[in-house]
Parts: sequence; structure tokens; C-alpha cells
Amino acid sequence: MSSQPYPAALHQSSTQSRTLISQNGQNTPTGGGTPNSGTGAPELDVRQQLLNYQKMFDQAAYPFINDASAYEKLSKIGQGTFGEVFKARCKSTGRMVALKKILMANEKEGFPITALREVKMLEQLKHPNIIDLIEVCSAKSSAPATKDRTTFYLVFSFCEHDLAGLLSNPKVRMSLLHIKTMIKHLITGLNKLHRSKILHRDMKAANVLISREGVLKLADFGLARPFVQRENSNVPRALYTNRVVTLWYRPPELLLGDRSYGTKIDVWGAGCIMAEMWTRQPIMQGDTEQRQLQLISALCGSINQEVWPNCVKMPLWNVMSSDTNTPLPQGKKRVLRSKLRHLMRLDGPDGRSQSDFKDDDAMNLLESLLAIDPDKRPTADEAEDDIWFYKEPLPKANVQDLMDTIPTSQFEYTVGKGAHAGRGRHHNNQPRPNQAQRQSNAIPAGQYRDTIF
Ligand SMILES: Nc1ncnc2c1ncn2[C@@H]1O[C@H](COP(=O)(O)OP(=O)(O)OP(=O)(O)O)[C@@H](O)[C@H]1O
Repeated sequence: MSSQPYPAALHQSSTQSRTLISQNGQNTPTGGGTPNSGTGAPELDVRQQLLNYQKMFDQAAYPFINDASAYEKLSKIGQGTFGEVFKARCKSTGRMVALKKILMANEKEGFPITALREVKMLEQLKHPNIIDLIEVCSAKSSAPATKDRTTFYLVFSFCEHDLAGLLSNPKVRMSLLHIKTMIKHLITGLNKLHRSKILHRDMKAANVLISREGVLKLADFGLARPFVQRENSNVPRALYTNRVVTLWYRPPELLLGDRSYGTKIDVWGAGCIMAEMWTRQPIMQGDTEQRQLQLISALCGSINQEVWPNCVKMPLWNVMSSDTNTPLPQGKKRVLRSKLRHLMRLDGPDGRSQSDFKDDDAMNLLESLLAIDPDKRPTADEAEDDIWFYKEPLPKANVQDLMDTIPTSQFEYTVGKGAHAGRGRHHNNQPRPNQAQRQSNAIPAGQYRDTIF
């Protein structure tokens, strides 16, 4: 974030920001009092009032926000759920940035609360393994239909690659050291997040970016939210929505309707990403919540009180365990280790593929991250200190040597098609095929199947 402060309006709720702007003596909505204000002023038609607010918002001056014209847009690199993302260059410094346009679906409400939340969290999260928010900037539209409308952009430092893209590119050959370094960065970034009392809630390979210098950055805080630590077990935790986390990376507690979840939901996601580093595609690709639970049971063993004593307390336990079509399978052994062991392929020191993966420490860490019982998963802090990271080869500060082997940016590579198309958040819980699947002749484009690896 730049040292320039944001205008006060951006630090307030939309209602507060309206008040602040009015107090400046500018942009006061015309037409009298608010509905039911009790001032005796004639009540405005609600629509008219919203239009007034819109006008006020559009006319507001944002003196501490840089104008987006400071950046030259180069290409569109992504279409996020909340708006487009462009690669751009800072005209004065030449620095490459990603401009994430804030979708103003509800412009009359002012700066969207979801974006405000993302900005506020990113302000706190200055860390080498977390995407760097440089500043927020604004632009006035010149298009006739939206003339003088204000558009806001989040300005991030630009990352050349995302992990999903790297993994789906067969030309990218990773050694154990590359993988260990990237997992270490991922867990270190997650630890910073959790120490800052923030849940990411959308851990997936597509939300993990890698800079040209080979440093991994946790990105996309669109679903992130602050959480309150439960100090005393008698005090109920706050309830959150469980409609979070892309289905393939969603842990059993969320699939079973938990609304008082904690940091362990992100730890499960880190486990899925860790396994994917070797399998090169998401390890459990269900198309419904029930199927996802079945795939988890098939790989990680049956979900029952023996492995997870509190599972029966989950809100959807009864519904899911007695579902007539797809009941939760019982009697399934945990085969994570044996299944993944021979699927994990690594480029050996001689450059040839080693099919049998023998790193028990890596397997032990993976096993713990993917524990069915969230209480048995390590915290990110514990995982960061795992013995695996203290054994040879020791993780490095970056994977610059790997980046140097990739001639073209993954973004440039996919430009025009919209980088990461199909790997974004799954709308309506419908997973889309990842790039590896789209490239496979076995699966027609636009289709997916339940898969377990
Ligand atoms: N700092 C960055 N550097 C390079 N590309 C980026 C950066 N930030 C975002 N992108 C690109 O823009 C895409 C969308 O960004 P982001 O994931 O933050 O938005 P979103 O609206 O939350 O998207 P989604 O719906 O995919 O979760 C990313 O998948 C990535 O391709």
C-alpha cells in the first residue's frame, strides 16, 4: 500500500461515507431528507434517492487516491468473480502491476463492502508470501453511457505465474527442492494470515501466484474474513457462512455444514495444494457436495466418530450420512499414502522421472494436513515448523532457477483467452474443468467428471 492515506470515506461503511462526504459541504444529495427521517421533509421516491446518492458518489473527489491514469493498461489477464484484472505498467516507474477492477454492481451503495474488507485485510498483511496491495486508484469513465462514473482499482504487484497454470504446463519440471520451497512459502504465508486473525477461505492452486523472482504469494482475498479466536470453549464461536472454498478444496467440516469453523479449513486446502504439486491436478474433483464427501472418504478413509469424534455434531451429519442416493461410505480405509506414493512423480537429479516417491517426511506432513478431524490437523504455525523443512534439501528463499526455465509468462501464454479461465471460483458450486483437463482428449471441453487421484 502506498504511504498516502485513503480518503476517510473509504474507511467507513457506505452509509458513513455518504455522511462524511456531505459534511465536507460537497456533493450533498439534493431533494431533502431521507425516508422516515422525521424531519418533516417530503419523503423522496426511493429510486430517486438512490439516483441522488449515485450522483453524489460519482461527483465525490478522492484527493488521496491516485488516478488510474498513472498506469498504462497492457492486457486483460483475468476475469475474477468481482471484476476484470489487467496487466498494467506504472508510467512513472515502469513497474508492472495487476489492476483489479472493483465491480460496482451496487454503485449506489458506494465503495463495495466486500472490496473494502479486502483492502483493509491486505493493508495488515505485508509479508513476502502474501500478494502486495500497492494502492487503490480511481478513474472517471468517459464512455457516454457511464460518463463521470467512478471506477476503482486495487493495484497489486504483478506476478508472472499462478500455481495452477504452472502445474498444468508439462514443460515445467519441478524438483523436490522446488516443491518443498513452494510449500514452505505457502504455509509461511498462511501462518502470517492466521496470526493476523484472518481466514482465507478460498485456498486453491489458482489463487497461489508466483513472482518472476520465484517467490510464492497467497492471493485473492475476495472471500477472506477476520475471525475471533475462541478463548473460552464455553463461548460459542461466531457463525460464518459455509458457502466458501472451491468444492475440490473444501474440507469435510464445511461439506457437513459447519458454520463455526476456524483456520483448519485453510490447512486442508494447503494439504490439497501440496498433493497437487506432485499429481499436477486437483486430487479430489467432485461435482456435488455429496460426491466430494465420497471422494474424501475414498482417499482419506471413512468419516466416522472413530476418526473424528465430533462429526456427529455437524449440522448436516444426519442428512449426509443417511442420504439415500449417496450415503457417506463406511468401512473405507485411508489410502492417501499408498495411492499418492506411486502417483507422485518427481524429476530426479538425472532429469528422469522417478515414479516411486519415498519421502516419508513429506508424506507425514501431507497426512496431517489432510486429517479428517480438523482438530487433528496442525496449525499453520506447527506445519511451518515441520521436520520436513529441516531435512535436505532445505527450502530456499525462492525458485528463481525454476522461473528461469519458463520462457514465456503463463499470463502472456494464455492472453486473449483470459488467463486462468475455468480455474476461478466455482459459481453455484459447479466446478469447472482445470486447464489440464481441458487439454486432455479424454474429457470433452466443458465437461468434468468425479475423479480421485
Ligand atoms: N497480482 C497479480 N498478478 C498477476 N495476475 C493476477 C494478480 N492478481 C490477480 N491476477 C489474475 O486475475 C485473476 C482474478 O483475480 P482474483 O482471483 O484476485 O479475483 P477474483 O474476482 O476473486 O477471482 P476468482 O473468481 O477467480 O476467485 C487471477 O486468477 C489471476 O489470473
